[in-house]
Order: sequence, then structure tokens, then C-alpha cells
Amino acid sequence: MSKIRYADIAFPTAVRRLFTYETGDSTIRPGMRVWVPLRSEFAIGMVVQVHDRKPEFETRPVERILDEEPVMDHTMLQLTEWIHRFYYCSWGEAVQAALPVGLNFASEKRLQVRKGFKGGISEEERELLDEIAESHLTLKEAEKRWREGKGKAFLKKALKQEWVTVWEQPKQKVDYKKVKHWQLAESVNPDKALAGLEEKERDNKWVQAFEKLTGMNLPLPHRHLLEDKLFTTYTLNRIEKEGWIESVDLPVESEPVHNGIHRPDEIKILSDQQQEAFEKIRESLDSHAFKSYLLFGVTGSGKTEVYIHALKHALEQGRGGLVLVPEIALTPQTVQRFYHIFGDQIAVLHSRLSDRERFEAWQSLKSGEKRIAIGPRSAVFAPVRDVGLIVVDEEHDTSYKQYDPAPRYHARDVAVMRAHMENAVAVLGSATPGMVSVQAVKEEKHELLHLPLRPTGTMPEVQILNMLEYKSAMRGPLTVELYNEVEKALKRKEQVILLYNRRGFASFMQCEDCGHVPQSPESSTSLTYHKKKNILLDHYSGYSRRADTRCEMCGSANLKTKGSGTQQVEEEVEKLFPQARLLRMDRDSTSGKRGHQTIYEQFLSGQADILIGTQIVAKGLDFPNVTVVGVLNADTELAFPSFRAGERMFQLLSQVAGRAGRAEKPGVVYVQTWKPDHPAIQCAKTHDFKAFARHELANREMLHYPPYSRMVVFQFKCPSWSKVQVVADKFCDAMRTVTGDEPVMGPSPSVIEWMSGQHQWEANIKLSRNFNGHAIEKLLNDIFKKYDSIKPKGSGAVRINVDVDAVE
Ligand SMILES: Nc1ncnc2c1ncn2[C@@H]1O[C@H](COP(=O)(O)OP(=O)(O)OP(=O)(O)O)[C@@H](O)[C@H]1O
Ligand SMILES: [Zn+2]
Repeated sequence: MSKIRYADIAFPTAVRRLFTYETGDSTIRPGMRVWVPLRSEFAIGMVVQVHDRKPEFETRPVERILDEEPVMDHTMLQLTEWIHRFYYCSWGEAVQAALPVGLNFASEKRLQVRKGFKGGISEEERELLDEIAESHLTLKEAEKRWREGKGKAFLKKALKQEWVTVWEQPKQKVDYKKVKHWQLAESVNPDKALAGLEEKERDNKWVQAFEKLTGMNLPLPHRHLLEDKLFTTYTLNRIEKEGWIESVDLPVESEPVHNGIHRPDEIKILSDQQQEAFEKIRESLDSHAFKSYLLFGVTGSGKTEVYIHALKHALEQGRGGLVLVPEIALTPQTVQRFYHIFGDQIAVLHSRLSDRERFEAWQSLKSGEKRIAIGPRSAVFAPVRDVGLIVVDEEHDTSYKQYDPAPRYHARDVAVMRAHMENAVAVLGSATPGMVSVQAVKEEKHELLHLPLRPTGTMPEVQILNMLEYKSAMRGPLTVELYNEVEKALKRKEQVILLYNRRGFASFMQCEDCGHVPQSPESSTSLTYHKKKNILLDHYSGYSRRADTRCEMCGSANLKTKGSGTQQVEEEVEKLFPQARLLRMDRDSTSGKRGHQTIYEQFLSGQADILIGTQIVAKGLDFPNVTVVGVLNADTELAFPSFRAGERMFQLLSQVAGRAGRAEKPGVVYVQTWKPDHPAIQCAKTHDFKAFARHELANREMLHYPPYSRMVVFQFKCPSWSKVQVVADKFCDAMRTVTGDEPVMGPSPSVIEWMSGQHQWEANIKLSRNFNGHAIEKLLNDIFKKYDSIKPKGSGAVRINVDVDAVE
């Protein structure tokens, strides 16, 4: 008998501690998944440590080891542990985020027929039991098979009598998604079948369809056939009725990836400034030590080309690369540029992959078949072998932050930590870096690489249109000036992008005479309007007051509630330019696997004149024929209740301006605003990021916002309104007792007060920047301990979520 060893195991529950089990199996190693008893059931857990220290408590045995080889290597375990500590989630939750579906913690309920019971059972029932025993059905499958009538009654009885028991089992295989295909029936001879028809039947559509089928390479998916008008569900069923074809469920082939051409020799020659940036990165790669850079380059300055050269160098060193992009930027256009140079060495991980595709991509990276991963936030966990370079493009993008569920991590920070652990080089790129990264450069945590110029084209001119002056000169949502420019562009056969900012879920008040949005005196953010109570509320501090009746700036009584209702804008634009061909791009129109690509291609190929869209159109797109870009409502960003509003408006304007004038034709960006003097607008006009950053940082420092503090947000959720409020209050008491100097704000209702049957409240604390992972973990532990000692009765019903570095 081999020696007993102990395994510390992480589970994907919110409980932050590990559990220790024993095993005599010497093959067990960290990074393997195991099947173990947990409370009264079984569960899958991840082994994070194996040791010989017998715990004081009684340990239960590991039932089964699920992996022959670790699915997570040492670095990934280390990285998930860091996430567990820093973002205050369980280690298992971090592991769950890092593993693809299919290597995850999924289990399923299977049916098992009890052995050796006698009598009291009919012949028919015996048969059904044999069927269950033979086909290893899951409970779900059985319920589907015996959905109604007798069968259903039988299943119910079998479970009740315990002829059949339900076993929780680890689910290890990723299912191939199966879809309906058609193939020729085995027994049919097509020529004979057709010859047997009467003359007049030959003209039938279904007969023609069959003739066509006989010449095709079957089996083919039903959906695929429907693309041909000849094939309809009716014609296919009709042929089946004849007994000539039959349907089978077959796995879908992964869609072929259209990544364009692969021409590594066509790598661009870098401009001098690009070359300079690249040289630095190359030196760091050659030194095989950790280094992080902020690549600050105006839109269109050629950051992507620098990434490509750096990746190429990493590959030449025999190392791999990881490229993070915002999901929105993961357009075929971006992917093609990397594919062009690296071909099949790239695995693309976007959110629209099926589980199967995701799993395959993951495997191809882990096996070393593919060397580069490109994907959004979660790709930071891609098992690229021996990572040399990690790129985070558009590092300021908010999609890098995960909000729900835990772990609430920031992929940019995880990327830098991963680079650190793997002695790799991290390159964070942006035309409008976030304040946290700017500050990190000041503190010499990142080194700055600067690309101040575009290699081709010029920076577009930005014109500010003051809404105050155009109040009585509007054509729908467009100022006359913008209207005229759009009209002229259309006449010149050039294209136009119109952007309306959609910030649907918070409503606010705005003065229609001066454009003012009421501000909180306590947090310097805008106030949200709560219709039910007719109040204006600050979600940071909890400050509230009766809704204003007059504008606090100009005294006008013309205060209106604003918020959503953007559909109308589109309709109005349509009416203004009835002869123009319109395309719309927003979350709704881009759902589906190809939505974004289709719209993009249509617009690029000139099938539309005006592209009207939300923030989505501001990113990652390159349209050479666009000469007019209009921002209809730049200020909506400022009305959003966040201290980051100014930064986001500046980013949005810079990004959208970056869409124009990228080719020979110069472009002009028209920004309609009530706040022409706002620093974000003024600096966007002159493309002066540095001036904006100076202003913004000074502001943040004064108000002790990030990057001068770390913001930890606590969210309280419960179906009961009174409970949520009581718990939030008590929790804040606990925080105030424990934290001493660090300012606690709240509690107050969340911006989204009520969602999916849950009332949501919030509180936050601004910690000084010196708090590192361990200090934060300790502080939070202390807060929760204190809270546990004073928590009210029934508080278990309230979920408390912790979000470290929630906003920056
Ligand atoms: N060295 C170069 N030689 C020729 N063309 C280049 C070079 N570098 C970049 N370009 C071209 O300039 C354009 C802008 O470059 P790129 O997209 O890499 O910039 P970017 O900084 O990543 O832009 P954005 O911030 O808008 O995403 C592209 O069409 C690219 O092909
Ligand atoms: Zn006013």
C-alpha cells in the first residue's frame, strides 16, 4: 500500500477556504481535477497543493482523479491564487474562470439501475429498466425520452421505488453539438426511384429537389440546405415520406475560419518611431526578464504593427504570445492583420465560439500546436506555452473588467501579473490610456513608448458645435451645420458615421436651456433621477435630495428627465436623409455570429452611405471613405454617474475621431455638445491627451479617487428590500469600526436598484494606494469578521459581493 498523501482542494463556490483530502494514489499532482465527497454529495475540485502534513481533523478520501496530466500548470495555479487573494474571491472561482468549459467543474446526474431487486414489476417495466441500464442515460436525457404519458409515469415510479437511483458524476466530455442532416436512404437507388415516377410528377418541386440532392455531397445539414430556395422543410419532408432520404443527427463541423491570406513576407517596414518602440521591446524580450510598457500612440499611429513585430520576435525566440483586445475590436479586420503574418499559429478566442470550438482552441495552445492566442478578457488565461509577450490593446477599455460573476478581475492587471510570473514582456497599448496606467508610468512601474504621429494620413479636424447656439437651428437630432455637412458628403459619394451615445439604464435630469445636469455636492458626479421617489441620488455617497424643479445653474424651469429612448434618434435620421442608405450598428444589430462582420463589410464595400451606431462604431474600425463623423450627444457620457465620466468622454471622442481621415481623404469630426468648454471636449478637439491627463489627474488627486486610491465596492443583494438595507447598514458599521482612516461611503441603492428579483445596494471604501494584495485581503477578512459578530438575524439571505478595484 502506498503512502497516504494530502491534497488541498479548491471548489468553485464562494467559500474562500481550501479543503484537505487524503489519497494513496501517487499520481496526484497540483493542477489535476478530482472527484471527491463534499458534504452529502460529490463534487469536482481542483488540486492546488499536495503535501504530507496530516491535518488535525479527519480527512475524507479522494474518490477519483479526473486528469492524467495537470490541466493547469504551476503559473496558472499561482496566477489564480493571486486573483483569489487580490480580488477576494475563492481560489476555485478563479480556477473556474481560467479553465474552458469542458475542463470545468461541470457534473451531471446519471441514472443507475439498482441491482438485485425482485418482483413487483411488469414485463414492460423490466424492458424500460434494461433500456436505462444499457444506454447510461442522464436524468435529463431520460426525462426527454419519456416526456409524457405512460413513459413519464414509469420514470416517476422507477425513481420513487428506487429501482433507479440518480448519481452525480463528473461531466468530462465536451459534447459535440449535433444538428439535423439529410442523407440518401440506404435502400434507395436514385435513378430507379426517379424512373418509377409518372411523367407529370416530374415537374414537382420536391422531385426536382431530390434530383439535385442526388448530385450533392451528402450528408448535409438541414439549415445549410435551406439556403437553396429549392429546398424547404416541406420538400425535404416530402422526399423523406417517399423513403428516399433520411435524417441523421451529426456533429456540426467547426465553421471554417476565413482569415484571409497568409503572407509573412508582407510584414510592414516600421517607421522610425515604430522601430524605436519595437527595439525597446525586443531588448526586453532578449533579456528574458519581466518588463511592462505603456505604448501610447495616437489613433492610427501603427501600434498594431509594433505588436506584430514584437510577436514575431517572441516566436523567433521559440516563445509564445498573447494578445488581448476588447471584444468589440475582435473584428475580422483585426484578426486578419495578425493572420496575414502568423497564419495558423494563431488561435482566436472570441465569445461566440461554441464550447467545442473553445475547447479545441484551448487544446491547440496547450499542446503547443498554436503559439499565439488572441481574444478578449478571458483570453488572459489562454494556456499559451512559454509566453514571451503579452499585449493588451486598448488597455483603457472597460470591457477588461469583469463584474459578475466572481472573480471580479481586471484582465489588464492580471496580464501584467502573468507577465511578471512568466518573465515575459507586457505591452499595454492605447491612444487614450487610462489614468491608472498613466500614473503607473509616473511611478516608473511601466516604461513609456510614444508614437505621436500617424505614418499615413493626418489627424482629423474636430469641430465643436455648441448646442446652446443651435437650440433653434436643429434638424431633428442634428444641428443645421452637421446636417449640411452630411448632405455635402453624401453628394460627394463619401460616407458618414453618426454616433449617438447610449447609456440606457440610468436616468438623469438635464436643463434644456443650458444643458446642465445636476451634480452631487459630495462626490462630484452627476445625480441620477429616481422617478418613484422623485429624488436625485448620488450612488457613491448616498446623498439625495428632492428632485429639482429649477435648474441650479440658470434658474430655468425647463428641466427634463433623460435616459434611454434612442430608437427615436435613428428614425429621425432616416427621415432627414430618405435617399441615403442607412446601416445601424449597436448591441442588438450585431448579435449573432456574424452580425458585426456583416455590417462592417457592407459599409466598407459601400453598400450604405450612413452608419449610425452606438459606442461600438468608435472602436477598431477602418473605413477609408468616411469623411464626416458626427457625435450627436457627446454629453450623455458626462451625465453618467461616475467620476470617470470625463475620462470616458475624452476616450470616446478620441476613438471616434480616429475613424476619420485614415486614408488620403481628410476627415472632419463634428461634436454636438452643451459643454463646449469641458476639458474633455477641448482636449479632444486638439488631440491633446497629455493636457487632458494633467487636468484629470489633478482632479482625481484632489478628490482622492483612483489612481490615488483603490476603490473597493460592496454590493448587497436580496429579494427583501428591508433586509438588504439593514445588512448594508450593519456592514458599513463594521467597515467604519475596522478601517479607521479609510473613508467609507454609503450605503445607497445601486444605479440599477432592482434586477432579476433582487434589490441591490452598495457601499464603497477608498483605500490608500499602498494597500497591496495581502493588505487588502487582511482588511477584508477583518471587516467580514467584525460584520459576523454584529450581523442581524436573517442576514444569510443577503448576498455580499466584493469588487476590488471596481472602478478606476
Ligand atoms: N510602418 C508602416 N508602414 C505602412 N503602413 C503602416 C505602418 N504602420 C501602420 N501602417 C498603417 O497605418 C494604419 C494605422 O495603423 P494601425 O492600425 O496599426 O494603428 P493603431 O495605432 O493600431 O490604430 P488604432 O489606435 O486606431 O487601433 C493601418 O492602415 C496600417 O496598415
Ligand atoms: Zn439651466
